[in-house]
Amino acid sequence: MTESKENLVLETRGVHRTLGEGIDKVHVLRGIDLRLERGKTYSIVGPSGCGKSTLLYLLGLLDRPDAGEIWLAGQRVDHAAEAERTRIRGRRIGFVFQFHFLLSEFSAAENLTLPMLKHLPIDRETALERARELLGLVGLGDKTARKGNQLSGGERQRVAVARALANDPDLILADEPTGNLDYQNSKALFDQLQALAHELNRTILVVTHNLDLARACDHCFHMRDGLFE
Ligand SMILES: Nc1ncnc2c1ncn2[C@@H]1O[C@H](COP(=O)(O)OP(=O)(O)OP(=O)(O)O)[C@@H](O)[C@H]1O
Repeated sequence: MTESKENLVLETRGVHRTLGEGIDKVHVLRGIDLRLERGKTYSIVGPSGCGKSTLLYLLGLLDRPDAGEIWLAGQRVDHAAEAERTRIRGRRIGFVFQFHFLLSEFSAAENLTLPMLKHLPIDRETALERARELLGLVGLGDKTARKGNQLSGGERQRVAVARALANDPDLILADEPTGNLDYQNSKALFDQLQALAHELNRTILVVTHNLDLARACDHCFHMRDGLFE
């Protein structure tokens, strides 16, 4: 893969992570080197238990490595103070999980404006306008006022994708984003993620067991026993 330093959004160097105590102790990640470029889509596949979610947690600044370095957009983030990590997480990383975690008592648009108002210097009107625009991008322009429980599973996942884009993050991390959807909805959601990454020049890293979807990314990493093959 050709890459330049300016295009590098995320880099890890020799990342290790051990979890558990005593006889349950597992050396989960054994020296992960990863380089992700702006505007590209990446997937990680590998057998259950090989360390995919553990890595995603570290990259999402929800956990810290025992050794190694993590750099996001040129800034070393694994060593940063917790308050700074929270700020970076809210501002520069978007998450899409298997279960959408939308706030069902709020409308689709409000589910997007809440993180914007928390992390961006933006007023309510502008946030709402941006929310409607993003929901339009994922094909939900006519359902912005619907509450979470008035949307289908596929629609909720699309709101989750729009929400992940809300703060214009450098990196979007997705853990089995299509895991609870049927084939048609999975494919549609995945195609949308791909198109958005390319159109908006955003980087997406997806962990999935769906090999068809994984192979559709610009690059697919194969993980085994805490290392890339
Ligand atoms: N808190 C913990 N304490 C001890 N071991 C843990 C802990 N969390 C995870 N593990 C172990 O770490 C290993 C990696 O787990 P991880 O969830 O990263 O795997 P995964 O590749 O995402 O698996 P899956 O595809 O099933 O989601 C597994 O062997 C798991 O049992």
